[in-house]
Amino acid sequence: MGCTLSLELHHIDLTVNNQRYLDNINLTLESGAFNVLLGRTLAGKTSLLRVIAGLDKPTHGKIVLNGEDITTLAVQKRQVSMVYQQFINYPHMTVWENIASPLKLAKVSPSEITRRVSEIAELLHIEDFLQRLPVALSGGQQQRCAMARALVKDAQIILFDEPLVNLDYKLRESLRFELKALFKQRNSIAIYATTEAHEALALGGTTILLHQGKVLQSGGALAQYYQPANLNAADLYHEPPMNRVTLQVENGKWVVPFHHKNLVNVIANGLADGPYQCAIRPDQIALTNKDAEEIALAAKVDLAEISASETYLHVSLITPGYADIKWVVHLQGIHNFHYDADITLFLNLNSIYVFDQDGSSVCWPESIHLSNTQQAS
Ligand SMILES: Nc1ncnc2c1ncn2[C@@H]1O[C@H](COP(=O)(O)OP(=O)(O)OP(=O)(O)O)[C@@H](O)[C@H]1O
Repeated sequence: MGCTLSLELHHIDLTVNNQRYLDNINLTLESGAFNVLLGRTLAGKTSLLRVIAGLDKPTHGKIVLNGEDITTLAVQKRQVSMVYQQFINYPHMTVWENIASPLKLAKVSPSEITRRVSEIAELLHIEDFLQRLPVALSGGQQQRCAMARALVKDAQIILFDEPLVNLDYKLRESLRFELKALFKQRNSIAIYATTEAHEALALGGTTILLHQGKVLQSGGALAQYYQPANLNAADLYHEPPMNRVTLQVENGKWVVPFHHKNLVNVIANGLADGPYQCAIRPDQIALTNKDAEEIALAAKVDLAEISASETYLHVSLITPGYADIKWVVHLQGIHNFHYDADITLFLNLNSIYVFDQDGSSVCWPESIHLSNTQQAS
């Protein structure tokens, strides 16, 4: 493998009709691992990929590839390939011709084309279908063909725009695994856009969290999951979102309705007086008391939503002062509850995340210890 490639984005803005779609994006990405762009729909993922590809010009900012400013370089002159969520292949060409087409355009010699098409087809397990038309392939094979065409060029930057979204679960898993392995051996900068946190967690590498055209956080996915920089970053990793409650610190102590606990030594230690947004993951709430340190909250059931072997319990808190706050509890296994049933929620104070009123993280649960390699950035 050659030397590491680097792509730098400096202060990238994209504004169309006075609407800002990308807002001061600053990033440095390198070859050798997957870079994942994680954001909800309309976060600006495709817009950012298009700017990197040269399909759209940024309104402001600079793009530097291996030290060279490519901001105004035409798309045809960029060393970039893109894979879209729709399986885009030329329907009248065989799989072989589809994969070979970018090499023919680049005037690569016929013997080299044969070698490279065979090599990439083998890597993506489509070597037995090379003489078929795309229509005679399954969805997974069609997407492999589109990927092979993007990879065969050996471009320095390869952009994936939610490439597995139209495939079934099993296929997505195996293709994701293959892509990850493939990029360990290639000297290209891969950027993979997705709305799904579990893809970021599975792909590893650097994850860039995008929200309303802004980068919220960039670093390891696991670190972001445990140590989100803010509430929006935390929400990207949680579906349903974290449960929230606003609590007040007065004279260094939490003012809470949880009658039997003084929380000061657990999470209010050192916090300035004022209101905080506290959040707890839906899977960190139990219906049975496991530990004497847990606090109990009275609630009523609004809905028990059963999904495969899990239950999402939608509840309303009925603790005085916090009545009508809606939470979701994620339980393993199938649990049946009647509407309006009285239940008690148990939560461990060590599982609570604290954010300020603007949503920036103030402190993460004390129970979280990350290794040095997974520190959040
Ligand atoms: N050149 C442009 N002209 C008009 N609107 C644009 C342009 N570029 C981006 N947008 C707008 O930017 C917003 C962000 O869209 P974008 O497709 O980048 O989001 P996304 O994160 O990729 O979403 P999805 O996951 O749904 O694909 C959209 O409202 C889109 O219409």
